[in-house]
Amino acid sequence: MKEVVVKCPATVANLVCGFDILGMALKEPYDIMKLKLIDEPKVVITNKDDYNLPTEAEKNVAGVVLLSIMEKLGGNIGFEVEIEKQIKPGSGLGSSAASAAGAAVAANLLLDNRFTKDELVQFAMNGEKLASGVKHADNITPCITGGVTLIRSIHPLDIVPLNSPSLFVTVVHPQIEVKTSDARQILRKEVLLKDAIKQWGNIAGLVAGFEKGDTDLIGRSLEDVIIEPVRSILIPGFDEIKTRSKEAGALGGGISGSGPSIFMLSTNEATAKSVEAIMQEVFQRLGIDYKTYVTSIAQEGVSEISTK
Ligand SMILES: Nc1ncnc2c1ncn2[C@@H]1O[C@H](COP(=O)(O)OP(=O)(O)OP(=O)(O)O)[C@@H](O)[C@H]1O
Ligand SMILES: N[C@@H](CCO)C(=O)O
Repeated sequence: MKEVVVKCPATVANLVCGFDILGMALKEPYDIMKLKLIDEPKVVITNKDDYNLPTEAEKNVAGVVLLSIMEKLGGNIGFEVEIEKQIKPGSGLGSSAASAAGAAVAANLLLDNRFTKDELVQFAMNGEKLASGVKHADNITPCITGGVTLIRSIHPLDIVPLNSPSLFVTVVHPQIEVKTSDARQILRKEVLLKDAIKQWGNIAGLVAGFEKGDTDLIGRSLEDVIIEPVRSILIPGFDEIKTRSKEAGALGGGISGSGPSIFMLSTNEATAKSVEAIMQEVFQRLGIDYKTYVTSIAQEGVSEISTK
């Protein structure tokens, strides 16, 4: 096999209370990537969309991931990469992770699956370091494995796949860019013990809720007393959307990744669509362009579309 095309899903990191440790994959939107193995030690990137992302390997997350794989392997191998993005960079929907994870998984397919899932996560985290300044795996891991995942630790890497009940996910992506690196810089570096107690109660509740399939417990645990109060000020309409979505029957939700996208979980499609209507109404009123998705949790991560 010399060429592979893969589909790379969007992801929701943090899942409200689990900053840097929880994430889930979505069925929509997704990027498409084509990778070709070449016998020269270089990475050639072509963009097939209008986002104008850098084509220098060292400045594109896919390139950085592939360079780290080449460094590990040595020898005369390289890659030609085509990236077709649906997931807008700076959306909070794991755009950078889709390229990083997609590059790692596609390269592994071209290299006869010589790396483990954990090794792919390690390679892909180099891409997140470029995009956000920090290695974190809460987008990368669900993007590679699908489903809902807990990253108990990245040093050493300890990934815990969680059960995911069939829930509907409504997402609104206001068309403003919030860079993860900026959204991390505004966070306070210290946390009050009383807030930490609330937060770890919620994280434990959320994990237990997923494992037991207890949707009420999931809803009660979707609360973030540390990150959301700081970041939500960057997102117009956030409080109104959250309050009205819950009144309409959503379990709860919050900022997707570092924002500006907002996600809400619902147990049925009718509620998920009512939530979408609320999101549309709010952003229309605010005069801000937006895109909405009514989707669900993807059980599959980066997946092969075709090989040659
Ligand atoms: N292949 C790529 N895909 C997406 N972004 C890239 C890529 N290569 C470089 N970048 C840069 O990474 C930044 C986008 O990453 P960032 O983490 O800020 O957004 P995101 O991945 O949509 O958000 P989040 O991680 O919160 O879901 C932009 O500055 C963009 O130029
Ligand atoms: N956990 C990361 C996800 C965004 O990439 C953050 O919230 O900064």
